Amino acid sequence: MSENVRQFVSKLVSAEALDSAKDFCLANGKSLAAATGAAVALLYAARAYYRVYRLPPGPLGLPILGRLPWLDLKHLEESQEKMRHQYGGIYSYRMGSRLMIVVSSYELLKEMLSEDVFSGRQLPPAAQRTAQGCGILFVEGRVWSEQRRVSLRVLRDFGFARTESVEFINEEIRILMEKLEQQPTEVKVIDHFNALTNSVIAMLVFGRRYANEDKRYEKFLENSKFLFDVGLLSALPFLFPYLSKLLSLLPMTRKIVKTVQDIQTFIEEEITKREALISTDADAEGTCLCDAYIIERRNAEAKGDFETFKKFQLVRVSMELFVAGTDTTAKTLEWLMIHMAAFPEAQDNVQEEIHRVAGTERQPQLSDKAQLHYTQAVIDESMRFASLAPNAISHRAIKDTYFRGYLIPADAAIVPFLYGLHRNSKYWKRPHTFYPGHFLTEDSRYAPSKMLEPFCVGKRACPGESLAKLEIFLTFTAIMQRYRVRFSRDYETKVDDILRGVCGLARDAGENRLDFVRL
Ligand code: HEM
Repeated sequence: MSENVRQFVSKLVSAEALDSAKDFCLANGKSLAAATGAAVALLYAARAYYRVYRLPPGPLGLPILGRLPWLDLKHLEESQEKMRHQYGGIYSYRMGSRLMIVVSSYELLKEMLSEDVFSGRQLPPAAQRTAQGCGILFVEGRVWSEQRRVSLRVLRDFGFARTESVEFINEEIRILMEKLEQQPTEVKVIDHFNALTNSVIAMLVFGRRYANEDKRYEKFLENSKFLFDVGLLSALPFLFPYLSKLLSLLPMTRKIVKTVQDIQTFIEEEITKREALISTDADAEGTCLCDAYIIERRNAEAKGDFETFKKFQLVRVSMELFVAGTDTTAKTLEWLMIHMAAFPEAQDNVQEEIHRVAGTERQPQLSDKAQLHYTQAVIDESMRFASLAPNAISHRAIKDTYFRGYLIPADAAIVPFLYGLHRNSKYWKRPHTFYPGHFLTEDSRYAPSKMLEPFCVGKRACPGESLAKLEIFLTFTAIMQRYRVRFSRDYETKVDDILRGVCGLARDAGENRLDFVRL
């Protein structure tokens, strides 16, 4: 104790009292330290308990593993449904060490996902290295809003409802029809749909169609698909963040990083070709995403901004449009075919309506849509029933926040549980049945439902929704006009498994083959 302090304290207490306090401390030093330690531990435990107590309700789990031993990872959506029945429209549980806040109530989803604080994203260190803070999918803040704005503009200008885009999609549909004509049985239809959706995104991003035999392009597509399908392994650093350094040494993690690099190299080469093509005039006009970025970059650089549209931003955004915009649309189309094969009465009605409105020769067009009430209801019902992105893409809480009285801790994963939204009996008359009536009025007119949200809601909602819907409508109606779809012989007995599917990042239909019978 310094002399000044001693003098000050001695004014408050007598010298004897001070000396006896000193003697007490010397005699009981160890006990005091122990008592202080216990008090700190108690406070810490009380704080931890208080935080757990303030979380949305949910089941307890094991240390480190959380609820993992109780989850059916092949059908995660079903495990989460059970918890939804028990705990309601917002609940929490630990998956590995990651706290998940699962939201499926329509009102809560709308409210929560419209807030910036719940619009972050988790990105493990290995992925951070490859993303370098660029793109849309895994970035936050100003970079995210800027890149999203430009992409949405490009998607609007070049992506949908433009006559050229519709013509391009129709040309791809014609190619698809030729393939079905040549081989109508035992069709692995997802391959055809992937080819179609990849071509559409290639046109949107690079402004060109690639030849069938282009080996570089084939490898690029294979790599993009690998990233979409890689599944649980890529989720490990997300579930066990403290192991991410160790996990980054695994051969599979290195393969993922290498695949991303290969994709980026391909895209960089394509951009360089595009740069050489586009005029340097100030009023130059582009025809694809690459052009739009190159023009934006030149304008920004003229104003001294060398960051916002740097080349790597374009590389990342292009890559993400391929990863997010191809398999998703293709798998939605595959589910539609599966549902038509599984529910032939619905298929009868769709075909009768298309033939009545567009006839049997002229391919159905967007202008027919308003009259195709039942067909639109079937497309919506198929998206509800499949719930392709059962957990959307999880968001990150940027900081500790209270939401409707619950604590949402920083870094918790916010899971928009769209499957739960789409199977809730509060919103749907027959949640577990394929029932197009969900989207029809009593006099059989199409009535969209705001509860159907396959593209999610809020600030991060899918920017590709309109393009996807355009591709789905044109492709589905063209096929239904010409072909009766049914399961190939070996798959007729496996319908339940096919419909149950497998749940990864997307909810995939089970292994299937289809026959297309010409009408
Ligand atoms: C049927 C097809 C599709 C479905 C079901 C779908 C679904 C979704 C969902 C659920 C999300 C997550 C939203 C969130 O985090 O809240 C998302 C994000 C995204 N989607 Fe789609 N999508 C589809 C097609 C497309 C297409 C065609 C494109 C591009 C042309 C695209 C580009 C993106 C991008 C870039 C994001 C990230 C948005 C962000 O983080 O701000 N998607 N999509």
